[in-house]
Parts: sequence; structure tokens; C-alpha cells
Amino acid sequence: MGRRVVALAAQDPDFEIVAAIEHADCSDLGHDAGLLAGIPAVDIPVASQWPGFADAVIDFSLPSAVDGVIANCIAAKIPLVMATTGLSPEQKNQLAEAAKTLPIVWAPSMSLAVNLTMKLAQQVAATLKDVPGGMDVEILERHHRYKADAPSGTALRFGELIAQQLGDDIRHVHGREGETGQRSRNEIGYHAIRVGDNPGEHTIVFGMLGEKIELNVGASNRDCYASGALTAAKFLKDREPGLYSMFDVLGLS
Ligand SMILES: NC(=O)C1=CN([C@@H]2O[C@H](COP(=O)(O)OP(=O)(O)OC[C@H]3O[C@@H](n4cnc5c(N)ncnc54)[C@H](OP(=O)(O)O)[C@@H]3O)[C@@H](O)[C@H]2O)C=CC1
Ligand SMILES: O=C(O)C1=N[C@H](C(=O)O)C[C@H](O)C1
Repeated sequence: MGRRVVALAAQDPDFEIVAAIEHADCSDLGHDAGLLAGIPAVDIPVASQWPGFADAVIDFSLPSAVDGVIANCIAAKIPLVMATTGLSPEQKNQLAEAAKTLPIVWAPSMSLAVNLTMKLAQQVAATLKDVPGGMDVEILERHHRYKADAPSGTALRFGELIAQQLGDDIRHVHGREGETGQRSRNEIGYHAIRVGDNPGEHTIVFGMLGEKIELNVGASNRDCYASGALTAAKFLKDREPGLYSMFDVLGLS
């Protein structure tokens, strides 16, 4: 994702790339971030040192890097777009705490299409929650074989938003195997598929007796996430401290 953010930011006159951060053992250290991204040189070598200034940081990394990212943003007072998924509850609390002094956009998907589909899913859940015969929700997600976390942050967020519509007693159930017995009525099921180079696809199934609705949203490539993150970075300029979502950025709140 870092490469696509660099490539798209370099094409946008609103952006100046001031740093490209990796960990201290990374073999790309010292190499030009533009050349690594497959575009002409941008004269920014990949570094493990943080810059003293920037208008925003965009983070697509790993949960193990996120504590350091938050600490560096606080120290240098840099607004943050947090796109990394698989964060621990403690890290989510750290983000909320940091947002008392910094503007932060935090979202498991920066994609416009995904965020719009989340709004549709909320509407479907609210409309069908008391349908005669009941309604079952299952969330299927497909991603590339390199993905480190499962289910996707996006799938979990779909589940949270739908659960908010359905009530307090929803259980989140991951996979299904063996003598499971009948499906309970108060669960949301998650199924994570890992195949090839899939850039991300989510299907939300609302199954009733006699009919079903499926919301499907999928990326053709990863630029929807990179360009969404850049839109979020623009949103942060001159913004008050606070924890913002992509719904806020996209005017979907
Ligand atoms: N919100 C959204 O829209 C999206 C979120 N994501 C999420 O973004 C994250 C990254 O995805 P992706 O780019 O595919 O993953 P990659 O593994 O390709 O990239 C992560 C990068 O972070 C580097 N890294 C590891 N530790 C540190 C550190 N301490 N400081 C700086 N950099 C570090 C890794 O280096 P090395 O390889 O050497 O370990 C690697 O280059 C994932 O959590 C993914 O789920 C992805 C797409 C969209
Ligand atoms: O790792 C990925 O690729 C993606 N991760 C995010 C997630 O976990 O939801 C967003 C997107 O689906 C791509």
C-alpha cells in the first residue's frame, strides 16, 4: 500500500512527499521511494527516522508498528490517517487518547464503495431486523494470500455496524465446522477466504425464509484504498483534534 500511496501522491499537486518510513531493518532503506513505487524518483529516500514535521502521516503497516506510529505523531504533533487493521483493544484506546490532541482518521477501509456499502448494510439490517421468520447475517471476505489478519478489519466493521442495528445480544462467530447444531438467530457469521492477489471483496448475506439480499463490494486494484487515504489526509488539514471515520471524510455520517 505504501508504494501506491507514494505513486498517487506524487501525481497530485496538493501533496508534497516529505518522508517514506520503514522499520530499521528494512532492505529498502536509502532507496528512493518513487523508484520503489515504480515512478520517477521523488528524491525521498526510505528512512526509519521520522521527520520533525509533516501535515499528515498515512499509516499502512502492521499492528506491531502502530504503537510507534502513534507515539511519533503525538511527539511531532502530526495528524494521522490510520489505515492499518488488526489493532488490539489497547491500540484502539491509544488512538482515542491521541485524538484528544490530534485529528485522526481511522478506518478499516478507505474505499468509497466499501463505505457506501456499509451505509446500505446498516439500512438493510434496520429494515429487516424484525422480519417474520427472522433474518440471518453472514459476512464473506476474500483477500490476497499475503494478508496477515483475519477476518478483515472491514468485515469486522460491517459486523459491528449491523449488530448496532440488530440489538445488544449479537454474537460474532468465526467459521463453522463439525456438529454445530442449528444456527442461532442472534449471531453474525464471518468467513475469510485467502486467494491469489485478490485486492479485497466483501459480501454481506442477509438470508430470510424464502428470499435473500446480498451486498457485494469488491476492488479491482488497491488504488481505491490509497486514494481514499489521500482524501482523508486532505480532510485533516486545519481540522480540530478528534477521532474521525471515513464516513466523516466522505460526508456519509
Ligand atoms: N484501511 C484500508 O483501506 C486498508 C488497510 N490495509 C491494511 O494496511 C496494512 C498494510 O497492508 P499492506 O500494505 O498490504 O501490507 P504489507 O505487509 O505489504 O506492508 C506493510 C509494510 O509495513 C512495514 N513495516 C513493518 N513494521 C514497520 C515499522 N515498525 N515501521 C514502519 N514500517 C513497518 C512492512 O515492512 P516488512 O515487510 O519489512 O515487515 C511492510 O513494508 C494491513 O493492516 C492491511 O490490512 C490495507 C489496504 C487497505
Ligand atoms: O489487507 C488488505 O489488503 C486489506 N485490508 C483491509 C481490511 O482488513 O479490511 C482493507 C481492504 O479490504 C484491503
